[in-house]
Amino acid sequence: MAPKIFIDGEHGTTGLQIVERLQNRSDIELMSMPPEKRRDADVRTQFLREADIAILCLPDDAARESVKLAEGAGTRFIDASTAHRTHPDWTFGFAELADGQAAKIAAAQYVSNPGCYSTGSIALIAPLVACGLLPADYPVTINAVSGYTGGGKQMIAQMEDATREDAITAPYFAYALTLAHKHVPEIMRHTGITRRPVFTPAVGRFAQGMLVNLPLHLDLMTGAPSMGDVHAALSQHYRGSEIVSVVPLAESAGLARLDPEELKGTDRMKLYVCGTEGAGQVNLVASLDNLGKGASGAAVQNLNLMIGG
Ligand SMILES: NC(=O)C1=CN([C@@H]2O[C@H](COP(=O)(O)OP(=O)(O)OC[C@H]3O[C@@H](n4cnc5c(N)ncnc54)[C@H](OP(=O)(O)O)[C@@H]3O)[C@@H](O)[C@H]2O)C=CC1
Ligand SMILES: CC(=O)N[C@@H](CCC(=O)OP(=O)(O)O)C(=O)O
Repeated sequence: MAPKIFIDGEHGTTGLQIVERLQNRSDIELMSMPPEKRRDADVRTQFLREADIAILCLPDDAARESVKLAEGAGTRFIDASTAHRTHPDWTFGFAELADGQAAKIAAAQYVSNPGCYSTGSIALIAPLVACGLLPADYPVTINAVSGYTGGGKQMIAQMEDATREDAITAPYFAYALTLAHKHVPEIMRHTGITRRPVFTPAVGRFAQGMLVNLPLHLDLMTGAPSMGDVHAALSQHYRGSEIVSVVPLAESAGLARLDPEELKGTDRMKLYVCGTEGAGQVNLVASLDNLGKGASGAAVQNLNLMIGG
């Protein structure tokens, strides 16, 4: 029998994009509730308990509530929110994190989807820590820009409707100025870095896409590697992946700029190794769609692993 899938929050930004990706599939039964019932706890309880897998596309508190509402029913979960990303009982839903991670996701009852910035950050940092090139206490900085859909329905309205009292008119803005962005804990936990990274995110006036920059001083890394060594370590880690690719050094060297919308509408992620060989520095850049590999695409990738599809 086809597994029953319920998307709690199916009418929100992330939920709608998951529905789009799943609606024509015949190997699953997609459950759906009328939009006017989306905040009705009784109806949600019934759907959550009947589903084989529930995908939570809700604010953190509502996601925690959904898990409680299904208690004892055996429902498996994929949570797109921040609520469970550092919870020890939840499997981190980043299949490319390490050998064996995809198998852990496939067998898990509780899977937490990474945040969008975290996906790019962890993709760059984790393999370098694991192979020993990046010391765990390296003073990491991460600078990123996201499309405005990353802020969900509210930010979309603020960016697109100039008549709102809380409209945002800036073409680009920096935020999380207190350096306390909610993705920092999951980045630390799932990369193994021990010094809290300085993370400076920003939003641009484009809907979907993201660049995550990780600038590094090569002489502060173990053995003072070359750019080529860093590229080789990332390429080795992601060999064979159809979703995450490491751009050849020669191709990156010929680029004058990177476009955050490059992978808009896809579920892929590209990693660039930029800089000038011999100059002692490297800038690693992850390019992804915040709603693709950064959210909805990753949720579907995890679902496929969990149903063995
Ligand atoms: N947008 C992105 O790029 C990413 C988002 N995420 C995470 O995914 C989750 C969803 O985000 P996003 O889709 O952007 O958010 P949206 O605000 O676009 O959608 C959230 C949906 O959840 C519904 N909802 C809110 N509170 C409740 C509640 N108490 N009970 C039932 N339904 C509720 C909302 O209904 P209503 O319309 O009534 O408000 C809305 O349909 C969040 O945790 C977010 O942090 C993760 C990665 C990337
Ligand atoms: C542009 C923007 O506002 N982005 C969101 C993060 C989007 C994301 O990854 O979602 P999670 O909330 O699930 O972690 C933010 O910075 O809070």
